[in-house]
Amino acid sequence: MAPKLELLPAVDVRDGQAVRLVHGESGSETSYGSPLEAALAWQSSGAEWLHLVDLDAAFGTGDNRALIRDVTDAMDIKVELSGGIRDDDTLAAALATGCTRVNLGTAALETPEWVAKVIAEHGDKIAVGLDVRGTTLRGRGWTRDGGDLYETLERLNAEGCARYVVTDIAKDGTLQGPNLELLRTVCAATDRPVVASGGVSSLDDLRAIAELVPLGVEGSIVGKALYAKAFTLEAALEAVSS
Ligand SMILES: O=C(O)c1ccccc1N[C@@H]1O[C@H](COP(=O)(O)O)[C@@H](O)[C@H]1O
Repeated sequence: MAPKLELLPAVDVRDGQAVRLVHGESGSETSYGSPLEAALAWQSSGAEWLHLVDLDAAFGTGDNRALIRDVTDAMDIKVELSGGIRDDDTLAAALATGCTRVNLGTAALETPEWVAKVIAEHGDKIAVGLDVRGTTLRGRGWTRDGGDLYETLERLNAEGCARYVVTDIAKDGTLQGPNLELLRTVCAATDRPVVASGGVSSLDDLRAIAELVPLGVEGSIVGKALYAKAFTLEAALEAVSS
């Protein structure tokens, strides 16, 4: 039996609230209330992972560090933490939450030597978020170009990066379906597991991503669709369970 697709319900935090953005654009927020309540709800619904993002840290508009800590403390499940993890201090603070792994975005584009160092030090506790428009990577809250996806992927593969979280920014927060072709081409360019992000709108979308497990897709982040109640997390977990 093919291994199941992992699902990572998302809690993105901006100004103390759980929010969803459209295309990751600052100012496009829809608020969904308490991040802790959202995370506890996903955990109660059977999630094995939580994808937790400090959007203020990613945008450079402050941080939600204390709240992020409260959420990670309350979780019995695995937590993938991202947003603003760009140097030794922010990485130490992120890892000190007890999260299972962190995603590095901007740092992989702007400080590749540091990223190579922390990959060597921390192994699979480090994933790199490849946030792309077309095949151009974006950093600093997805506001700045950061180089070519496939050149960066080749470099990170050589440095031993354990895992990639691939977001199609054009799809993110739109409920327009995932970019399956992007996932296929990234999987063809690496032997590391890939977590899909962006665009999931239906259980059929999740089933389509699950078809890519044999190619190297390990999981899928689910955000807007859950908050918009397009389906329940229980139904999503059932849909990808075999
Ligand atoms: O998740 C989002 O919607 C998002 C939107 C805009 C910027 C970042 C976003 N999320 C995640 O944040 C990290 C990148 O943060 P940094 O560049 O390392 O500070 C990455 O995992 C994004 O997917």
